[in-house]
Amino acid sequence: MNCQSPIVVALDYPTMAQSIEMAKRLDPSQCRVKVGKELFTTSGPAILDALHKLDFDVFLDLKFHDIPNTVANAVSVAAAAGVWMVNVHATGGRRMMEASANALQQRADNKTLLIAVTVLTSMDQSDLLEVGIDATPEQHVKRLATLAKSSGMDGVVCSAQESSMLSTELGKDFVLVTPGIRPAGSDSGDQKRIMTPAEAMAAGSHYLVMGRPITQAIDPIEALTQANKSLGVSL
Ligand SMILES: O=C(O)c1cc(=O)[nH]c(=O)n1[C@@H]1O[C@H](COP(=O)(O)O)[C@@H](O)[C@H]1O
Repeated sequence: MNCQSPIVVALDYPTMAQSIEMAKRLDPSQCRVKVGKELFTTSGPAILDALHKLDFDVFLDLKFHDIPNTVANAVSVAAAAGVWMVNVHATGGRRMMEASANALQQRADNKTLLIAVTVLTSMDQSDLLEVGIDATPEQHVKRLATLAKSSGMDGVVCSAQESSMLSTELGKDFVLVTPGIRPAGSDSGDQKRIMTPAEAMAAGSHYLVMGRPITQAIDPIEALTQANKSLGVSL
């Protein structure tokens, strides 16, 4: 599908039926969709087939984090399922990321983007300190993103607050996927490092992950339309 928008709608629902009901209301030229831990745990891989049949590009967000062999095999199975994007945790380290990148390179005509999660957008400096990291989110994101790039990743998940810095440091082709997107005035929920859709694009983000501001809106389609309009996406 030739999608016009950088928005990826997080289908964070407890049942496959609810997610498909929402997907049928969305237009695959106006957004991509993300399948995360909640939806995948309830639906299994059938959800990927169902969303592909509706013509969506699918980001499989299971944030793999394990030994290199296990993650490389999991990433390979995800690519075989035809997903557009899959992610691993950068903190799994260089050997884990290299093994994953190699696994995808060995697939003929691989099209799946391999992305590493840096510092979760729900974390701030005090959260990092509690897990033993004495650095600002920006410093730690830079360190992990640099490692991810040199380990063969296509890009990273970070907050849009780090997009400008990463785009300068690692180049404009290194894909920046940014959750924690909140239109002005919307509830931040558990997200700490947030930006509006327009700010995130101006900062250099390539893709904007949006869940609750769309899925929990009184009118989800109108919420997506407004976000797309704020980005100048032709509707
Ligand atoms: O990898 C992700 O997609 C992700 C990484 C991250 O650092 N922060 C983050 O929020 N996400 C995901 O992005 C989505 C954000 O949802 P909302 O906060 O509802 O917009 C959720 O599905 C999260 O699992």
